[in-house]
Amino acid sequence: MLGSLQQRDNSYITNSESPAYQRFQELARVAGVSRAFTLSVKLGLYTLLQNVKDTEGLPGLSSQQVAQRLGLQTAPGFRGVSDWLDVLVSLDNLLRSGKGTDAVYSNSADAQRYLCKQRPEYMGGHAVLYHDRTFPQLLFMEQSLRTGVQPEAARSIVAPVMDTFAGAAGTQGFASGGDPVAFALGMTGCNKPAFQALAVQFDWSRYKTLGDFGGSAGVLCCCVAAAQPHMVCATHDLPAVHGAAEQYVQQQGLTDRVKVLDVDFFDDSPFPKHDVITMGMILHDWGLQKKKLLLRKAFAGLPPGGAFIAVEVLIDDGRRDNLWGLVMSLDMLLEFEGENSFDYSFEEFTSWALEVGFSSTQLIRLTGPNSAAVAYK
Ligand SMILES: C[S@@+](CC[C@H](N)C(=O)[O-])C[C@H]1O[C@@H](n2cnc3c(N)ncnc32)[C@H](O)[C@@H]1O
Repeated sequence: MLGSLQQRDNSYITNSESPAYQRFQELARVAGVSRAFTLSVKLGLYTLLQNVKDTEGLPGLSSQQVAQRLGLQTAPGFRGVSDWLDVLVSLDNLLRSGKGTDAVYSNSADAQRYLCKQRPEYMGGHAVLYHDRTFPQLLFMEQSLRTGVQPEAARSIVAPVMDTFAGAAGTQGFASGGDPVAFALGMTGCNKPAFQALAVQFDWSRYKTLGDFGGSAGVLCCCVAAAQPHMVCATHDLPAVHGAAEQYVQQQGLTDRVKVLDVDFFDDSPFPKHDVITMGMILHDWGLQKKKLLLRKAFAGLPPGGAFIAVEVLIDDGRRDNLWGLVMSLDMLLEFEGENSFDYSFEEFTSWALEVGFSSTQLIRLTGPNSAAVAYK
């Protein structure tokens, strides 16, 4: 489960060789590792290191230089910044040559590829979202589980997600935790590989038009349009993310086949008609009644034979294997305060889809823990 975090050399463990002992220790400590990583992305460490050279002209910077450039503590004898950088070395995010004050840090190939802003494969927005929104919310897990709602204190440090979606919090001084564009970037980093897989694994040959609802920056539509040249797509979201979507679609060179449309999917108007309607990480945002409402609206917006596709971190039907789906469900409970949001299994999806009138369903495994639940009309 946490294999990538396991020490390569366990010989220092003298009091127990038990795998369970080590696993419990890892589980207790993993938040610190995650925090060190997400902070490194948020502060732009990898972006800083991508082109710089130290005083000797070698690629990389000393810990003192990193501290100066990122506005961290530079007092002589302060070890914190070196410790933080060495955590990132142990995670293979950074390379280090030399030791102590002579150490020089540079990006690993993976960090250079995925964690530098402006790189086409940048996926760090997700880590920033986790740093700014999810971590603070997780502090209140106990209260949320006791009372069923997030305490008032949580709202003072993280903008309510509804404000983020509507764009209101962006003007209230919250950092990226309340900025709809930052949120869209975070979602882009999170789900693009799953959308790319959907774009080739689903049989699009029978269809001509796609509408993605809650499409954020338009990533799903762009993935499908790029892989399926016959498809004409429209990404629908609230007006607050319109600009981010226009920009993304333009960057991908797909403005001729991906339209950006404003919609409130909970208002009284029916969904615009499409052969295929998709929702990426949307149904899990809401409680059961709203999930079913969205399924009903999607059903009404499809022709006979049309398909509705939910891309999610679906929980396995037995609710014991897909750890990330189960954790995501808790994240949603905290994030969508008051909505009773939850992630769900394919079995549950099928029962709701058949209830609203769909005739059959299909499960498509995508990348990592992500799947697509398909319902055919
Ligand atoms: C969890 S994000 C998913 C984004 C994207 N589908 C993805 O998977 O990367 C939820 C999206 O739903 C949008 N959204 C929330 N409420 C909405 C509403 N009432 N109408 C339309 N979009 C909405 C948000 O703006 C946000 O982009």
